[in-house]
Amino acid sequence: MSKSLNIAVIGAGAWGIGLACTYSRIGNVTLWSRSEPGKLAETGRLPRLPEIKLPASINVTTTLPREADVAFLVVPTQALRTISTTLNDILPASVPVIACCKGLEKDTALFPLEIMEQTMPHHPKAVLSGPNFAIEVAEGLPTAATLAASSRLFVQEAARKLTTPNLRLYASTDPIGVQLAGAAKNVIAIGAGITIGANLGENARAALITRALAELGRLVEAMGGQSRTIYGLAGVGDLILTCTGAGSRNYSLGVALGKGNSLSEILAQRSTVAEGALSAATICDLGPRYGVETPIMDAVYRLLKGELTPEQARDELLDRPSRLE
Ligand SMILES: NC(=O)C1=CN([C@@H]2O[C@H](COP(=O)(O)OP(=O)(O)OC[C@H]3O[C@@H](n4cnc5c(N)ncnc54)[C@H](O)[C@@H]3O)[C@@H](O)[C@H]2O)C=CC1
Ligand SMILES: O=C(CO)COP(=O)(O)O
Repeated sequence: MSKSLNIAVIGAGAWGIGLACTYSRIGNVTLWSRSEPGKLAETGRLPRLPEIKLPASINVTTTLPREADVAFLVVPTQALRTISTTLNDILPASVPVIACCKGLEKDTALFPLEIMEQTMPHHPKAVLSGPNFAIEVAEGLPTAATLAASSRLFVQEAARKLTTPNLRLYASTDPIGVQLAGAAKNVIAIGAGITIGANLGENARAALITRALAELGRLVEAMGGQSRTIYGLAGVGDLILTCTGAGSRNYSLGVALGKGNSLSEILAQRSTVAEGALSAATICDLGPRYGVETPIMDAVYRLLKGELTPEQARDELLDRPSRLE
């Protein structure tokens, strides 16, 4: 691919920085930051990923771009509607837009692509999801992810063009499965963290991950997605990473909850997003709506609300009726 590809990355959080770094290897990157980029000129670093010295070729700006060959939207899910509405007014409709957040909008229960169907109706669009810690992508370590859109032709071409030397993209035509997996794995990772924080053991964590995967597969099918998506990068891949990786904010939030801290105490000490804490209520509404039992995600949500202790959740889950695996 020629280096003349102009790539806009909207959002200078950890994941925006990670994507900007990898895309600077195949294109000219403009990275939009909502606030003035701090001491960037002196240090070459941005506050959300201070370990990373930004390649000098990346243009960091607080002005939203008016043109690009592709734009990655990398803000938290709850901020996507506002920013994509603004972008729709200034970015030509021919520019493909890629949603990079993982979660559901709280008020509407919509996935990122569904939000953008409303706010950027005429742009070609896809969603990016997978086992992708921002810092590793920024460091150039090998990574793979799924790019999903309903149009096979579009997504295959986009995955080919947007693969970088360290970020290999696989195309999928199941945006529902990919987005549900991306949203749910954050909640499940909180549950995995709780089992470790509360000293329930590694057996318990492995059982939780595996049974949550089954829960997720049933929900994906009920929602019109493909259960095999759950066994791909956006599903089991991201679950493995976030349920075991200490670098996960959702997992570490779970560990702190398991140790007995309340959600409000934990959130008061953090400035970055843990999407699972924001999406849990909305995800747990999906089960009853689609007629699928989601006992593990429900237990995590009740723990987040302070309605259950880890021990009570353990007892409830172990006490469920016996069934075929
Ligand atoms: N950090 C990671 O390793 C990965 C994160 N993600 C997903 O990417 C999304 C963003 O995560 P991070 O970049 O890690 O979060 P972050 O907390 O590091 O940064 C979020 C960025 O969005 C900006 N922002 C927040 N509210 C905004 C608003 N109302 N309008 C405009 N900008 C706003 C913030 O200023 C900040 O720059 C999340 O959905 C997360 O699940 C996905 C893959 C990897
Ligand atoms: O989505 C991620 C890795 O794929 C990042 O996980 P956390 O948001 O839990 O840090």
